[in-house]
Amino acid sequence: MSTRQDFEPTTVEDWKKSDVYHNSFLLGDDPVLEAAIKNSKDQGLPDIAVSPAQGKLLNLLVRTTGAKRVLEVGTLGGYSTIWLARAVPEGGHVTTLELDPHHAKVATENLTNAGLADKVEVIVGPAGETIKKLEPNPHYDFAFIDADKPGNLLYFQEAKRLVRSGGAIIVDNVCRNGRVADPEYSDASVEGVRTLLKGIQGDKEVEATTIGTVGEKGYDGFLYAICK
Ligand SMILES: C[S@@+](CC[C@H](N)C(=O)[O-])C[C@H]1O[C@@H](n2cnc3c(N)ncnc32)[C@H](O)[C@@H]1O
Ligand SMILES: [Mg+2]
Repeated sequence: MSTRQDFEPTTVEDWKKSDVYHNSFLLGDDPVLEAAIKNSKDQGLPDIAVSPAQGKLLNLLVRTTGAKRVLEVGTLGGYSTIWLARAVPEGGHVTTLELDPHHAKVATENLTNAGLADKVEVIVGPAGETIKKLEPNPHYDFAFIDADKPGNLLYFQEAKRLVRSGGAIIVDNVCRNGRVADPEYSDASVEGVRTLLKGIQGDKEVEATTIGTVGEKGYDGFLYAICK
């Protein structure tokens, strides 16, 4: 056994091994989620879902906050949706918004296979429009924003309208390999995160922080906000 002290994981492969190691103790086999990943891949969806460890963190946060009604922006194949829907209690509900009808179809298949179709409504269309049609009564308790990044601030502002006081809003992919903090770098997704951060700065209706994450999906981060 190596006792080297100078090991510094530097590649996503190193961090993938780290995730696999931790997951081997804490997550276990999950044929339903594995089937969702396979079905999504087989039907041509991109590999951009949250990682298993991140999905479980979302699940634990929903349970910790006692959330019954959850909003998701950006469904893809429903991988994160399954983690969220598993966390809501009997009578709870997840509303998830997705632009692409093919993604929504695959997500519906995966949710049905997971036995969760009754708990989840997949709404197809541009979230900038569909989110505005959602009503805050009954309120949502928890929102997870993970769609197109230029829409981040709009989705966040709408989520604030829908989520109750004391509820939580999480935004995925807010570090983007550190590029968000690199003044030399710009693209539409990075600018979407910067606009979100500027929008939250000085917003007295929320308290928020960013937690950087590293794992099999690389270097990124979650923004976690509580609605006052
Ligand atoms: C990163 S993926 C979501 C991953 C999913 N939350 C998971 O972790 O399993 C982003 C999704 O947002 C969708 N999307 C992109 N632009 C959108 C928009 N304007 N409105 C709604 N969904 C959008 C994409 O089609 C894609 O399915
Ligand atoms: Mg994401």
